[in-house]
Amino acid sequence: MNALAATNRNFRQAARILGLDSKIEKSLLIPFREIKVECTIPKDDGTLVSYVGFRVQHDNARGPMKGGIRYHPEVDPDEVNALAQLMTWKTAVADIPYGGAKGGIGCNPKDLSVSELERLTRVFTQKIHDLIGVNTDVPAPDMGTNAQDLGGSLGREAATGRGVVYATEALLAEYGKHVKDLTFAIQGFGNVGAWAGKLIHERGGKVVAVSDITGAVKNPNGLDIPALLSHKEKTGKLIDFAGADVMNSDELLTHECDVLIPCALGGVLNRENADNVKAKFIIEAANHPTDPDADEILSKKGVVILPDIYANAGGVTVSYFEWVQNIQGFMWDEEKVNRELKKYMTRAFHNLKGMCHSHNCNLRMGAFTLGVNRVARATQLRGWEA
Ligand SMILES: NC(=O)C1=CN([C@@H]2O[C@H](COP(=O)(O)OP(=O)(O)OC[C@H]3O[C@@H](n4cnc5c(N)ncnc54)[C@H](O)[C@@H]3O)[C@@H](O)[C@H]2O)C=CC1
Ligand SMILES: O=C(O)CCC(=O)C(=O)O
Repeated sequence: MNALAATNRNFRQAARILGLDSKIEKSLLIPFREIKVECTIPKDDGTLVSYVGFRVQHDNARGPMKGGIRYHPEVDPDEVNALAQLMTWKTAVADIPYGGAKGGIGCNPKDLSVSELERLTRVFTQKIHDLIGVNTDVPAPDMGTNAQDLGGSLGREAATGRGVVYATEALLAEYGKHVKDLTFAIQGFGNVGAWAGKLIHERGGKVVAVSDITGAVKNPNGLDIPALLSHKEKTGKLIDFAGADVMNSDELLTHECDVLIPCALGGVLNRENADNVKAKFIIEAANHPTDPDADEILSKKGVVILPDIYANAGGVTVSYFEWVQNIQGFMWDEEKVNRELKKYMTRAFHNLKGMCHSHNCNLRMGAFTLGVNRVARATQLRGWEA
């Protein structure tokens, strides 16, 4: 099942649990607007190359649409659509005054020079310029993009990983557990994975395995994450790190650990590997890492899954703080950003748990019902006039 079919399925299940009116259900499923543009740029050697860029604006009932722009060779319209819808529920779960959107360009940023990337970002922005803006649709970084492409507030770079750790702490507290006593495996060591790993390491948690596109490394006594980060900075790779053994990347997700944190692509947990997962907790730092087959298998095994639309909401929450600071012309220090982020993540966790209790459902449906209910209510209050 592709990401869109899976996301629609979760949405429909939440709509059923909430007893949502069928007309509202239908209107929430259809995206507000889908944009597809051709982006042609001259490469550094003068030859022309063309890419396809997408921006899907899913819903604006609760405020301007918000979501990242992804540069990845596998970007496809259905996936961007699913990710835009997930943003609508995510901003509602975080209770920030936004709707949802997502964008992507089907390219491999590693094959492009900094100036080629700049040209591509400028062409894409120019093509969608009239349809985005501070009160309509506010882009941000995602996979393959960073502050160089899209800018940010103090604390924004670390925000998703930091939010993942606050979310993990809130979940573990329910089970009387602490980061410092547990082992972690992290798939993806880019913005989100590296920050999550660093903050877990600072709290005394043992990160026993890490992977990225270049390979995977493990150490049962815990990897020295700051040293691994500087090794990666110097060599561009995880492997050949003195404090670790190399492992097969495919085994990362089924590696022995207490907590698994996928921080890379969607759909990585599926019927092929779900039964072999050893972790007791999965924190969905990536968007849509668990497909519906895996969801079912893992829940039968008693694995607790903290869903993406809550677990990785720290990034968009700090993007909201950034928007607020820009509007007010008043910059916060990083300590305030982090303190407010923790407040939002903790409050969202308790709201989500409240929905699980009210509707006797798991954490994913707790998050979906929380988000969908807030958006449906805003839709009803606003009415259907443009
Ligand atoms: N950057 C942000 O603020 C947010 C990101 N996310 C999600 O988190 C995930 C990661 O995003 P970023 O860290 O921003 O991207 P990034 O581009 O900074 O890092 C992605 C990482 O995944 C690795 N990777 C790619 N393919 C892989 C594979 N097949 N096996 C293992 N590792 C692989 C890359 O090598 C890289 O280390 C995505 O799903 C994104 O949508 C979610 C919320 C906000
Ligand atoms: O910071 C943002 O506006 C968007 C973050 C994002 O794309 C995501 O949460 O998946």
